Amino acid sequence: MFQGIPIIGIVGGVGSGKSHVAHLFGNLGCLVISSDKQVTEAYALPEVLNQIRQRWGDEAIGPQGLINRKLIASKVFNVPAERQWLESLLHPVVANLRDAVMQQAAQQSERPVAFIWDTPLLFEVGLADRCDAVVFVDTPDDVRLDRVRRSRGWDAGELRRREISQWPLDKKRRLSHYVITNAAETPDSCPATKDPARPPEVDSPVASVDGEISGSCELRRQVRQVLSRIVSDLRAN
Ligand SMILES: CC(C)(COP(=O)(O)OP(=O)(O)OC[C@H]1O[C@@H](n2cnc3c(N)ncnc32)[C@H](O)[C@@H]1O)[C@@H](O)C(=O)NCCC(=O)NCCS
Ligand SMILES: Nc1ncnc2c1ncn2[C@@H]1O[C@H](COP(=O)(O)OP(=O)(O)OP(=O)(O)O)[C@@H](O)[C@H]1O
Repeated sequence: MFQGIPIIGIVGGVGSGKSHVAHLFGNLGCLVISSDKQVTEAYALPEVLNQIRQRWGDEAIGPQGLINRKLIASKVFNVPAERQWLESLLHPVVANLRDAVMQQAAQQSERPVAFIWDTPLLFEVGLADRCDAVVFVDTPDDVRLDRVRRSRGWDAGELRRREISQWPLDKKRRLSHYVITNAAETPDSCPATKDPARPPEVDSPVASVDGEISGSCELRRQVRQVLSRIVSDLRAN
């Protein structure tokens, strides 16, 4: 909890659809905090850019002061010591940004239903302990590869290099409290019923709702059900 607001962590494989699922939680009145986006914010800070330049030279920073993501990815996903150095530079900055966003949201008159931490390294960096619930987004390997091929132009090697820098998926799944299946290959095509700002009450308790796969309406149903369950469990305790 952060000032009485639940924290829900989203984990899963690279390209599993964590951000997509997080967005659906956002439609239900939650506030999504994306670590990948906050990393991008950190890269706008001169002190961060200076350190990057000192370590990897001018070619790591483009003419407009934007980092060269491809070059940095090739360094950090091939040499663990380079990755650890970058993480030790960025993660404290991201932690401050995250806390500032939560602090501000908690002071608003309309407080979020929950904070959604869309944080790929949630377990690896010890943030799962701060979550009231962790949700694993389960997506078959071939679907994930297909998605990152299409959306980011990655090949299987790029996906694999990132994955071996993370905890194994079966371990993350085992340590999570809920599983949401996001295997559909279709884009969001749910009929235009607006999600309510608050999650509906759910009568039957379901600890895991994986299994059924029938497009994005099914995905929304799972998200709504998981959120209702988390909120009602926290109220009961
Ligand atoms: C290396 C960088 C420049 C590559 O940028 P790129 O645009 O190619 O990827 P992007 O940032 O969108 O990340 C995509 C995915 O890669 C994986 N990934 C990113 N960083 C890491 C990491 N340090 N360890 C393992 N996987 C990672 C995650 O699954 C992430 O969702 C960038 O990922 C980065 O700065 N990473 C270090 C910061 C970090 O640890 N980020 C993870 C979230 S806190
Ligand atoms: N159910 C779905 N149907 C179709 N496309 C999807 C679905 N879920 C995710 N995608 C697409 O797959 C791509 C990867 O999804 P997303 O960025 O949410 O994954 P991620 O798990 O957050 O990735 P990363 O680990 O890199 O942060 C995106 O282009 C997204 O729009």
